[in-house]
Amino acid sequence: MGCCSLRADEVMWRRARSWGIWSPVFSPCSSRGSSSAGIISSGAFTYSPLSCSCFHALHTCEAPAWMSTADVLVMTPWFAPIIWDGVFDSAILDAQFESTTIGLTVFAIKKYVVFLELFLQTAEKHFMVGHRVTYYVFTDRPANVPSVPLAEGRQVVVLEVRNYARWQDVSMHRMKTISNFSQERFLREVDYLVCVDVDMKFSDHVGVEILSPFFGTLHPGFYRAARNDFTYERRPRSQAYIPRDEGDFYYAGGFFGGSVVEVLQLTTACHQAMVVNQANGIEAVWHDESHLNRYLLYHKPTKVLSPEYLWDERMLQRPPFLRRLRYVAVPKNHAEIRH
Ligand SMILES: CC(=O)N[C@H]1[C@@H](OP(=O)(O)OP(=O)(O)OC[C@H]2O[C@@H](n3ccc(=O)[nH]c3=O)[C@H](O)[C@@H]2O)O[C@H](CO)[C@H](O)[C@@H]1O
Ligand SMILES: [Mn+2]
Repeated sequence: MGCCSLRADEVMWRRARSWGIWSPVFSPCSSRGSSSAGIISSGAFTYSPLSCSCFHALHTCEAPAWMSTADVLVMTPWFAPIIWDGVFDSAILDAQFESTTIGLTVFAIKKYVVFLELFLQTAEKHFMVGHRVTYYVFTDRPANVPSVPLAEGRQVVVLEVRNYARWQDVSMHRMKTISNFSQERFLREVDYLVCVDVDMKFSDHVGVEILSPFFGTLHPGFYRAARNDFTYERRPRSQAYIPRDEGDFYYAGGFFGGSVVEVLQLTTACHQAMVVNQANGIEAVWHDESHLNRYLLYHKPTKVLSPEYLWDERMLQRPPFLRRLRYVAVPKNHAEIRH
């Protein structure tokens, strides 16, 4: 790798030793064509490890021992922070968000109620500890919602909703339900909404560092992938369509959020797009996740969560730079649980 002129499409991020935090630097080194070797590649933007020899004057070459092979992207090209372990100080943030109330929406329809107990128990251990939290549990089986001991300032609100025969419809209708309830009560009751899958458990700290007007999470299966390999909806007649030459990241359907107003706009737009698709007899390849990805492309998030916040230990090998696994998939038998 030789030194060359600075390229705006090759942004590198290094730990600035003197500040003890992650800072962005532009790399004067080119490593074109290595998008899949980089820690994160996002289409036009390629991020990859760089040669230290180019950086002796900046004192930023030395990667911490835990990042022996590579660095990670800590800011998007539109200057939204990407949240990894080490980029935030919980003590400062906890004080800033002291009077904040957070709503956590989760759907447990039909057999998925079995996930609720572990979900709630682990959320009590790791999710927004010390803050005011309302769990909004949407279910068609209210009698099956387990009673889990809650810390002070936290409550479970059970909201009865209808089910659908197909799991895809259950998943997609979450957008409509969150939109409706945002208008009806979330706007009045909480400051932020965090919207997640239920077939998961919290296994490490998930705190106010995730809060921002509008945030999405890098899908753990695609954070290293080239844009062309993202599983966006590729059919132009679908409302979730993303052309091949567009796209920043591939975001996961199972973890997004923001202020109630932003989540209301997102969920309303995604639901409307799904209604149009249905009228046209087309269903996006990854359902609500496809629509979420399109929305996030044209409404850039103000914060992006790293795959620390959404991981699947059975599907993926954990890379060394992933120091914490904060919210992880609970193994499930798809055929059994969805029918
Ligand atoms: C971790 C992650 O990014 N997951 C996304 C992924 O699917 P997954 O394979 O993780 O989908 P899934 O089976 O978890 O279904 C999504 C969610 O819908 C709810 N549910 C589903 C079926 C049911 O019978 N009862 C029920 O309550 C439940 O909250 C579940 O977590 O892609 C889906 C669309 O294809 C959604 O975008 C998911 O958010
Ligand atoms: Mn899931």
